[in-house]
Amino acid sequence: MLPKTIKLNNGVLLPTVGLGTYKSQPGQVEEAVKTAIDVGYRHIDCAWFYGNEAEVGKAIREKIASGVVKREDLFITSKLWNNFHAEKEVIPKLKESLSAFGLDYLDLYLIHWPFGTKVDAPLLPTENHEKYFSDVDYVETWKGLEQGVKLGLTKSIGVSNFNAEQVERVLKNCTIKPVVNQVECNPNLNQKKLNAFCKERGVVLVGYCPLGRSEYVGKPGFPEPTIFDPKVADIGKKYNKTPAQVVLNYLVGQGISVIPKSVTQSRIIENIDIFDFTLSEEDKAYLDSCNKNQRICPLDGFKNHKYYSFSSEF
Ligand SMILES: NC(=O)C1=CN([C@@H]2O[C@H](COP(=O)(O)OP(=O)(O)OC[C@H]3O[C@@H](n4cnc5c(N)ncnc54)[C@H](OP(=O)(O)O)[C@@H]3O)[C@@H](O)[C@H]2O)C=CC1
Ligand SMILES: O=C1CO[C@H](CO)[C@@H](O)[C@@H]1O
Repeated sequence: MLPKTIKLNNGVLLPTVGLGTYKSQPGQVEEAVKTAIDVGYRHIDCAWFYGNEAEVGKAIREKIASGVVKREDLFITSKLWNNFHAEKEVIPKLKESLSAFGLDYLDLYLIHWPFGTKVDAPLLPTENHEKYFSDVDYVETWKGLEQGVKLGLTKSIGVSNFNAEQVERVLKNCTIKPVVNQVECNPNLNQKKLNAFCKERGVVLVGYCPLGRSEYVGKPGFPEPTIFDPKVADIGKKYNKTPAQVVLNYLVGQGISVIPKSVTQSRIIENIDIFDFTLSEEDKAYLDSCNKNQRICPLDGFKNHKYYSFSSEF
């Protein structure tokens, strides 16, 4: 049976399935988070960049106030955006997220991307990217995150969108180890090599876009989400499961935590109901064969940045 929690290198338990919140609109995300908590989610993935931390926090606080959960049973993640990589920016931005949530501490704070931009740059430039680059070293940013742990503002810290070499560099230059590396992960980009590399070093992979960002179906330039592959639907029928459940089970079976986003009640329920079946070796082999190393989030406008992560193999 698949594990419902994964032990991090500091002994903290990470609930394997979390709720993603990117593009969950302020008017919808509150209800989505409440539903998720009601049906058993204990891990919510957020970010300052998503602009909805206040609504997520409101839902969390209501569920705590009404006695459905205790704060200590929840695992709340947020992330530091690229404009704020200078060490002095980290604690103020972490405090800003806490204040938006209305919480005293986070469970996990991540460096969202390894590369930084100038503090006054557009959050996600659409052109002339290079004029906005900053060369702040993510090892400096990491020191700011370590301070966050020391001040009790977050229980754990980690990275996101880091390649193997960048993870190794943080490990060699830290006093507090990263517990996770959150990266894009789905059958089109199964991250087997990065997962093995991180596992050997006690760093857990958290997979984002686990459903291949299904709203991108048919969008030119983006990989076709595997959940629309008729063969995956056939695999699902054997276990009485949906394609999304098959894909999430496949990833969790590799020791990966998954954070599918949904604001739809039935899908929120569906996406956590993945623990009661085991895929056959043949079915896993089919899913392995779907790997194309295609990215939904290459952020290739940053490819000339000194700390761009996706130029190496993994
Ligand atoms: N660290 C990083 O840089 C990044 C982190 N993330 C995090 O990862 C999370 C997940 O990634 P995301 O990009 O949202 O993509 P996902 O792969 O989670 O796909 C989300 C889409 O799938 C739909 N969906 C949800 N459940 C199902 C289902 N069972 N069947 C069919 N469709 C479904 C959702 O629709 P609906 O909501 O309408 O139900 C939504 O359109 C983000 O929300 C964010 O928290 C994402 C990207 C980058
Ligand atoms: O978290 C995120 C959500 O997706 C965006 C791209 O579409 C990413 O840039 C960002 O890191």
